[in-house]
Amino acid sequence: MATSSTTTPAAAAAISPDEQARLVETSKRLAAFQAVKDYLLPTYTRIGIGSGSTVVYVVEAIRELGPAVTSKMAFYPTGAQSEELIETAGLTLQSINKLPPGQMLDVAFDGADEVDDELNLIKGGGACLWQEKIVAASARLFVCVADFRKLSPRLGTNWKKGIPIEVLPMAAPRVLHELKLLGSMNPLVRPGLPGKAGAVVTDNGMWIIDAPFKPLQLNSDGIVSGVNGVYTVDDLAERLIKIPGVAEIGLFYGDHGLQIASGAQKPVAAYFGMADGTVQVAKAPGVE
Ligand SMILES: O=C[C@H](O)[C@H](O)[C@H](O)COP(=O)(O)O
Repeated sequence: MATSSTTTPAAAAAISPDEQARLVETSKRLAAFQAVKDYLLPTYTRIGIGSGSTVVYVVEAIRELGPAVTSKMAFYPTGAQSEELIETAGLTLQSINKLPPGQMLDVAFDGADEVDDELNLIKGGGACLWQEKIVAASARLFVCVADFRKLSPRLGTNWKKGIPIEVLPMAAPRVLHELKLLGSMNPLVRPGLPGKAGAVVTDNGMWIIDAPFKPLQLNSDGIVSGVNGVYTVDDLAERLIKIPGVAEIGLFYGDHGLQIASGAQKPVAAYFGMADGTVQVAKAPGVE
């Protein structure tokens, strides 16, 4: 992938936790504002809005464009959180099930838990991934917005909690069993927040299993996937999605949404707010 700027997370290493938290928030905001500036054209009318803490800044950046720009736009959420964000910002809420068949969103913005060298993503750290994938795949342009912690050469390097997998609750025990057979190291149903008994329940009434695997390799790494629990992203994704009881997986892989492709899951561009106050942009091959 093509990138600009060269800052690493090391710059953030020697500061207090409070300063680190502030730095991360500043980085997310920088990335969000730059992504909106670059990818939200005033002529666009249908915009996808993802989930998570970074997307909050995307909505802030959009709101700051003012009604002269945004009043002609409709915003398509990926779940309860983004629905509320859109409404609170005074933007027009629409639903992806109202998108006429054969038509697409102009652009969708969303965060990620980890982004690799080929713009494969791990998503679902906040239990949103299924509706996010539908919205991303419905957009001519899918743009990822993140901070420097998410930038990683291979998925599973920084994000150690595992690949989030949305499952039908009654199927969870057998999905856990199949994940172990595939080599996942201690996959677990994600527990609810402290004080809440039972599992996390998604916007779709499902549970999330977090399935740690060894760092995932790129197709171009040339490994034989599946040996000793080491997989390529595409191979593992295709094995996971086939497990009965799995509704959707938090790996966004395969094609980039290059303007005409429908069903693409990978972004055309990923914006990373860096620790030094710059924004690093990684683009899919062929994207200017
Ligand atoms: O489940 C949550 C979504 O996939 C988020 O987009 C992802 O976890 C990134 O969230 P954040 O921007 O809060 O790091």
